[in-house]
Amino acid sequence: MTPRDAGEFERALRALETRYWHDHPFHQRLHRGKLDARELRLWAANRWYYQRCLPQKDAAIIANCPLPRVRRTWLERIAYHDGRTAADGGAQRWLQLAEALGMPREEVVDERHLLPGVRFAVDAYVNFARSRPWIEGVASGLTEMFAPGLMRRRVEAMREHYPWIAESGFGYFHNRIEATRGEGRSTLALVLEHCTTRDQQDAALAALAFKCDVLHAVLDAVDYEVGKR
Ligand SMILES: O=C(O)c1cc(C(=O)O)c2c(n1)C(=O)C(=O)c1cc(C(=O)O)[nH]c1-2
Repeated sequence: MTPRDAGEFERALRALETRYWHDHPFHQRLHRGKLDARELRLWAANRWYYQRCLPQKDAAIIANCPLPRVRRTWLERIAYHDGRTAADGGAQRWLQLAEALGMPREEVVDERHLLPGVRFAVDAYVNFARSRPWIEGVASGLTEMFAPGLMRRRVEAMREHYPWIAESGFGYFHNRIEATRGEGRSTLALVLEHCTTRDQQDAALAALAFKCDVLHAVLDAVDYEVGKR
């Protein structure tokens, strides 16, 4: 089959937003102020596993990519999450959020609250990046095109409904919203540049759909656990 032109391909990628996790029932309850502190802590402790695996996912993309230009820019993502020192970076900011929710960082870091479904879903994301061509790993990260609106809505809703959360807890999202603006654009540009055959475009679309499934599976597991308690 003939490849889609760039505009058509971009529209097909963006159309997958309907499969994104913004309206997952757990997010809906989070945004409506329906969660109690214990449920928010469980969410933060489990999202931690996603946050901490992201640099390994990004390292796998770099390991599979033969292009120095791409590896050089992608390396920034690892530094973003891991920090330039042990005291900064996205992972540390996530731990500050967990602390603002009342979850001691030791309990997050030792993963005692990590649910099996979350582990399986996040591990599947890392394994996808390890085993698939690098550009498919890149395409799976395109959920970031959809993330800024969701994160803004989340911060607003959390400020409104959970006023007990200290402002220091929101640093993660403020920082991430800024970072995602640039990253989302450059990720899309890479995918448009390197997926030029119909098969490559189909694989990129499948990668993005897979990633939406990973995110849903994470929240399904948290939601199920909350419902049991
Ligand atoms: O809070 C969110 O809703 C959300 C979503 C996503 C996403 O869509 O994958 C990411 C993040 N946050 C995030 O903070 C983050 O660092 C991140 C990295 C990636 C990725 O796939 O490389 N996605 C996301």
